[in-house]
Parts: sequence; C-alpha cells; structure tokens
Amino acid sequence: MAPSLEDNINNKSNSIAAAVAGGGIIGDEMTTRVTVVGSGNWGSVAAKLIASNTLKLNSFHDEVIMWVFEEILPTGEKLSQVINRTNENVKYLPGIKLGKNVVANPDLESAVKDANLLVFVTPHQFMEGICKRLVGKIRADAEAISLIKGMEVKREGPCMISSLISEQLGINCCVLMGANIANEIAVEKFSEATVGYRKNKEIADKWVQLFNTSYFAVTAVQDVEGVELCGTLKNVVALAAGFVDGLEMGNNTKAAIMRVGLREMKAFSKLLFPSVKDSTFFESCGIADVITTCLGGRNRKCAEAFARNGGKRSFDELEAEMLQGQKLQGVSTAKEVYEVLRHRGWLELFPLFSTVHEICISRLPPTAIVEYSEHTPKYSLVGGPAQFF
Ligand SMILES: NC(=O)c1ccc[n+]([C@@H]2O[C@H](COP(=O)([O-])OP(=O)(O)OC[C@H]3O[C@@H](n4cnc5c(N)ncnc54)[C@H](O)[C@@H]3O)[C@@H](O)[C@H]2O)c1
Ligand SMILES: O=P(O)(O)OC[C@H](O)CO
Repeated sequence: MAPSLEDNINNKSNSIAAAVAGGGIIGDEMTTRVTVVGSGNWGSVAAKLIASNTLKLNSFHDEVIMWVFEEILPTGEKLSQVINRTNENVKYLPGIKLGKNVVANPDLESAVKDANLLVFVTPHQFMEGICKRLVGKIRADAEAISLIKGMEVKREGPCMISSLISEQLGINCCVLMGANIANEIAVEKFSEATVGYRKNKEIADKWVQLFNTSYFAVTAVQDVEGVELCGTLKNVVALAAGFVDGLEMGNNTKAAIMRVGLREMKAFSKLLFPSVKDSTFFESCGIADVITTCLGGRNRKCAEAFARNGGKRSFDELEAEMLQGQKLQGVSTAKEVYEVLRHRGWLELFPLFSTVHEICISRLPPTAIVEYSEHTPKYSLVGGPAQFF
C-alpha cells in the first residue's frame, strides 16, 4: 500500500531525529526551500508533485510555498485564503488536494525571499513584469527552473523565458517541458517530462529528484534551448491541429500537421540556436508533446472552436468563455514567431507557422491551413524549405 501523507511526515521526521541524534547536521536551516511562482492549472499540479517529494526527501524543507496572483472569487473570498483553508485550488484545479505542505502566499516578495529553488510556472506574458518585481528580492545563490511554454520578442531578437529569468535575476535557469496535460498528471496518470540544463548536471539531477514520481518520469538533457523551443513552438502546431479538427478534416490531415509542425519546430530551433540537438525532438518535450497537445490541449480546443465559427469569434472571446481564467499561449507565440520570421526574411521557409498566425489575425480563413496554391506556395503544407533542416 502507498504510504499516506502522515506516514511520509513521520518517516521524514524520524530520519531527521535519527540524523541529529547520531551527530548528523540535518537541521531546518540546512534544507533546501522551494517556492513555486505561479498557481494556475499546471502551477498547482507542479506544486502538488513537488510537495509529495519534499515530504519524502530529507534534503528538502517540507513546506512548499506557492505564489498566488490574488483574485476575489464569486463567493467574495480571496483565492489564496480558500487554497489554504481547503488545500485545493478551487479555481484552476478544482477537486484535487495539493498536499497539506503547500502554502499559498499572495505576497510575491515574501514568497520568494528564502527560496533556494524557484520554480517559475505562469503564463509567459506575465513573466517580464514578475521578473522586474523580483530584482534584488531573491537569494543570490538561488537556482531556477522554468515550466513556461512561450517566448518574448525584443528589439534585439527572440528571448526565451529562461533567458529572461537568468538575465533579469542573475541566476541560472533550467527548463522542464514535456507531454504534460496538467489535469491528467493531477489524477496521477503516467507522464514523462524533460529537464533541459546548460552545464551543471548536478543541478539538473536535483530538479529531476524534486519532480520525479512513480507517475511522472523525468529525464535530463543538456540542451536548454532545444527543450524550451519544443515546449514553446508546439503550441503553434496545436492551433493548426485545432483548425483541421474544426474543419472536420480527419486523422490523416492532423497527422500531416503534426509531421510538418515538428519539422518546422526543428528548423526554427536550429536556425536560432545551432547547438540544438536532433535527439531532443525525440524526448518527451518534442514528439510526445506535439502528439498530446494536438490531441488534448487547450490551444487545440480553442482553435477548433475558432475554425467551427469560420474565424468570426476572436481567440480572446473564446479563451474567456472556454477556459475561465486559464490562458492560451499559442496565439501570442504564433505572433512572436511570425515577427522573427518576417524580420529575418524566413516567412517562406515556414508555411505552417506563418499561416497559423495569419489565420489567428483573420488575414486568412481557417481553410488556408491546408490549401495549396502555385502562386502562394507559402500557404501550402507541401514543401517549404524547412524540410532541409
Ligand atoms: N495547463 C497545462 O496543462 C500545462 C502543461 C504544461 C505546461 N503549461 C505551461 O505552464 C505555464 C502556466 O500555465 P498554467 O496552466 O499553470 O496557467 P493557466 O493557464 O491556468 O493561467 C492562469 C494563471 O495566470 C494567473 N494570472 C492571471 N493574470 C495574471 C497576471 N496579471 N499576473 C500574473 N499571473 C496572472 C492566474 O492567477 C492563474 O494562476 C504556461 O506557459 C503553459 O503553457 C501548462
Ligand atoms: O493545454 P495546452 O494547449 O496549453 O497544452 C498543455 C501542455 O503544454 C501539454 O503538454
């Protein structure tokens, strides 16, 4: 039988007591403290995963702090207070107990100040503002990991979210991506995930230890950019899959979208970062995330509704109605990718990526996703020089 929460707490305090009695120095101040910055659908599941491990592992402090972007619920109560009273994120992950050692904190500065490990998991559009608020407020020796699938485009060019965190906060930042639909992991269905790290394998192993469970199998690869770009770009492919679902085009068409999408993901990643490894596309963050996201993700679902409505209802409207506060990442990512492609003169190399954005902004109808024209070959799935990468 799996150990209960109480068993884990008792086992852990017994081993700490034994270590102290035996002259070991496992004291409260010696343990690693974890803060999760974000408390949406995936943020809440990440906190649950981590909290189950901090209870079991002596090197971690039991308590996991989860920063909550405060909201007032329809009942008039504060979300953070309800999470702490019920141990559930009633808005973003209803029905799932997070673990009694997850503590919601709406004060960003106090949530991060003692953390040795910072787990960033908010929608990507909020990260620039969050980083600005965190400058000078975190431990200088903190390590970070980003679970965020998205990027920013600045005047100097594209900036991955892990780089934004590293550059603004002056800390190392790994990434964790994968075929990870949060609601499935919340009910402990088996998934895999990929940690991307830059140089330090020891810190990558620490992250694997923090996230790995019997139902969440984590592998580390030395390719931050490759892993993060897979997680980011698959959301554009998911929109294309949703369009063909909305057009009722069937499985063969959707498989074609996945194949061409993966090819463009690889080409785009390698053009931006030649160090990106081919093997990364065969990890959970690559092919597996393309498949799960094109079958069951939120981007796919909203894009299907968009195409069914002939593009007449905007993504903002559909997101608000269908996701109730959760956020799509694909529409803004498609725009950001398009800006990079246009700026670098690569639009014709990436027919799928560029067409998705043009459909999202209603410059093209949803049917353009599979149309072939001799005159405008960039709107075709067939060909596209991205195949040569
Ligand atoms: N949900 C999933 O299945 C899943 C799985 C893997 C990765 N991800 C990625 O994780 C990241 C976070 O996704 P999520 O599902 O946890 O979030 P979500 O889609 O549930 O987003 C809602 C969150 O955004 C917060 N928020 C709203 N306005 C804000 C503001 N102005 N500033 C800061 N926060 C604000 C809300 O409080 C809430 O916590 C995304 O990049 C997503 O692509 C999600
Ligand atoms: O629901 P989506 O479309 O944001 O995708 C969720 C995860 O990224 C799938 O791995």
